[in-house]
Order: sequence, then C-alpha cells, then structure tokens
Amino acid sequence: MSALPETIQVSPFAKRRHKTRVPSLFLEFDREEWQELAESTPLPLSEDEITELQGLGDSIDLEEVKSVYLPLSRLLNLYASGTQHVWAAQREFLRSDDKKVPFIIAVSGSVAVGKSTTARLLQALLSRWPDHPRVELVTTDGFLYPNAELERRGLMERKGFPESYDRRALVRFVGEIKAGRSEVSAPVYSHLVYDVIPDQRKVVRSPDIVIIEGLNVLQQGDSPGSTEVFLSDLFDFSVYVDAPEPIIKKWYLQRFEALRETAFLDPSSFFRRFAEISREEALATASNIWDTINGPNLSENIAPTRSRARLILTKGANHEVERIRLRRI
Ligand SMILES: Nc1ncnc2c1ncn2[C@@H]1O[C@H](COP(=O)(O)OP(=O)(O)O)[C@@H](O)[C@H]1O
Ligand SMILES: CC(C)(COP(=O)(O)O)[C@@H](O)C(=O)NCCC(=O)O
Repeated sequence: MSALPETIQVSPFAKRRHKTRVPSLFLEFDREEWQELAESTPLPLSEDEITELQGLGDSIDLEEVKSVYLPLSRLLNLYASGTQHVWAAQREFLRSDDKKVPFIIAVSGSVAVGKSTTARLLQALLSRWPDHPRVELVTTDGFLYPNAELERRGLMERKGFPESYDRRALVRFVGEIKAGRSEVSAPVYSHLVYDVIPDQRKVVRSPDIVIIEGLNVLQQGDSPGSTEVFLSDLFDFSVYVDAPEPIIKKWYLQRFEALRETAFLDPSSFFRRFAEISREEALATASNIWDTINGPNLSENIAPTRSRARLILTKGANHEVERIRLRRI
C-alpha cells in the first residue's frame, strides 16, 4: 500500500484495539469486526428487498451486501439524521424557515475500482430508510469539458485529470443543491459516445441525500491561500473505494473486454473499432490507456486524496471488502 500524506501530527492509520502511542486518524475494522457491528444494528430491509438489489445489473454477492454495505448504509443513515437535527436546530435558532439541507455523500477512487457500483448500491440502500427516501446519484463526468474543448486545450489524453473538468461548474452545482434549491441540473456524459451530450441534463429535485461520484471529488486544487470554496467543503460524508493498483488495472481490462462484446458493438460507440480488431490488440490498447492515462491519474491525483475521506473501503481481488477504515476525528 502506498504511503498516505501526513499533514497533521497523527498517524493516518494505527491498528484498532492495539495500544499505540501515536493517535490515529482512522479506526480500522477487518471484515469480521465490521460484521459484528452489523449484527447489533437494526436493518429495516426484508430478505426480499435485499434480493431486489441484485436487479441493479451488477453481479454483487448478496452476502457482501448484507455484511458490508447494509451496515454502511446504517452508519450513513445515522450521520444523515444527526446532521438534519443540527440544521433544524440552526433554523430554529435563526427563526428561519429555510428549506431542509440535503445530505451530500462523495464517493471517490480510481477508474474501475467500483465507484459506480458502490454509489448505486448505497443509493438503493439509503432510499429504503424512511427518513430519507429521495436519494439522487450524480456522476462528475458530466462536468468534463466536451471533447471539442479538451482538443482545443490539448487535453484529450488527460481525460479524468483535474484540469479536464469544469470544476467551478461542479462546485456551483453542489453548492446550489446544498443551498436548498428545489431543482438543480447537471450536464450528462455518455461513456458510449465518449463525450458530454449536448442538450441533455440530469435533474435533481428536492433530494434528501445526494451522492456525488467521481475520480476528482476529494481534490482541493493547488492554490494555497486561495479563498475559493472547495468541493469537499460541501460534503457531509465521503467514501474512498480502494484496492491495489494491479488489481484495479485487471478490473479495467476485464470491463473493457466485457464492453467489447456488448456496448462497443453499438454503431454509435466511440470504441466501435475495438470490437473489430482482435481481442489481443484491443486489450493491448486498453492496457496502454491504463498505463498512460488512468494509472498515472490514480497515483498522481486520486490516491493522494485517500486520507481525506471519512471512510475507506479496501477491496481484494474478487471485489470483497477486506478492510474498512473510518475517521475517528
Ligand atoms: N462489489 C462488486 N462486486 C462485483 N463486481 C464489482 C463490484 N464493484 C465493481 N464491480 C465490477 O468492477 C468493474 C468496475 O466497477 P465500476 O463500478 O464500473 O467502476 P468505476 O465506477 O470506479 O469505474 C465493473 O465491471 C463492475 O461490474
Ligand atoms: C470518464 C472518466 C474520466 C471518469 O469520470 P468520473 O465520472 O469519475 O468523473 C473515465 O471513465 C475515463 O473515461 N477516463 C479516460 C480514459 C479511459 O478511456 O479510460
């Protein structure tokens, strides 16, 4: 595992229950310890409802949902309810009749680590808790500059890097949600077309919770002393999905291979040509995309944000979450 930045005088990670002289930022749980917490947690979902989650189109192990993601949704439910109480108390203090403030959850991590899957699971689970039924999911790829603009800026080979996004528009979008605007919309990106779709918007209406998923959500820009609002100032909770880089690359190649037999066959697919060349050639190109774009972006810009997350999920080779780290402070 790569080292984490230590910006304050505490160790980012120290083993839970082990005596340590250095205070740790994180409490650490292995799978069994996390599951034990789940056993003492009320989970208002029936077996049938849990089974329904399989209909999300991902082949997620049901046991994994029960032992890892359900308890996580309970923790998030507690955070969301607690935060609502704080905002309600502030409104009362100010004698304000402002609208309820949505609870914002960020989901971050590398390309292909499982951010979308985690975010979709959390959306489905959280929407079943009665105190916050309206859970919206927004991906940050809609805020990538359109290909024409990326070409103009010489950034076509830097898609996903910080400079490839319209970060101001993204901060404005989340800020508007947080300010309680009842209807807000975001641009939409198509992985099929490999570009932002003009004239299409993702509309978010009066949400209780909004999940913002993307590579860049924990990044803070590089202008020290700047008075700008960072995206992360607007989050109430954040999750970083982690795994060793060689495993993530393998998942990237596997997904590429699966898409080659499905979505890439679509005539409007940007990657159509990869369905026409041999499997070996296609995989060599995908491997090159990883080594020149997604891999460097992970090590330079994404992994360094990991210790900013409130919760880190570390997955092993078969997508099983092996370790959970939760910020204690
Ligand atoms: N918990 C999981 N169980 C099984 N497969 C998963 C899980 N999470 C992700 N995957 C698979 O791994 C690949 C990458 O996941 P995805 O959510 O698309 O990643 P990202 O959004 O980070 O690019 C996909 O093929 C997805 O189906
Ligand atoms: C669209 C992405 C930048 C991810 O964006 P995100 O939703 O995380 O903001 C990424 O999936 C991507 O397409 N990267 C470019 C290199 C590649 O084709 O894999």
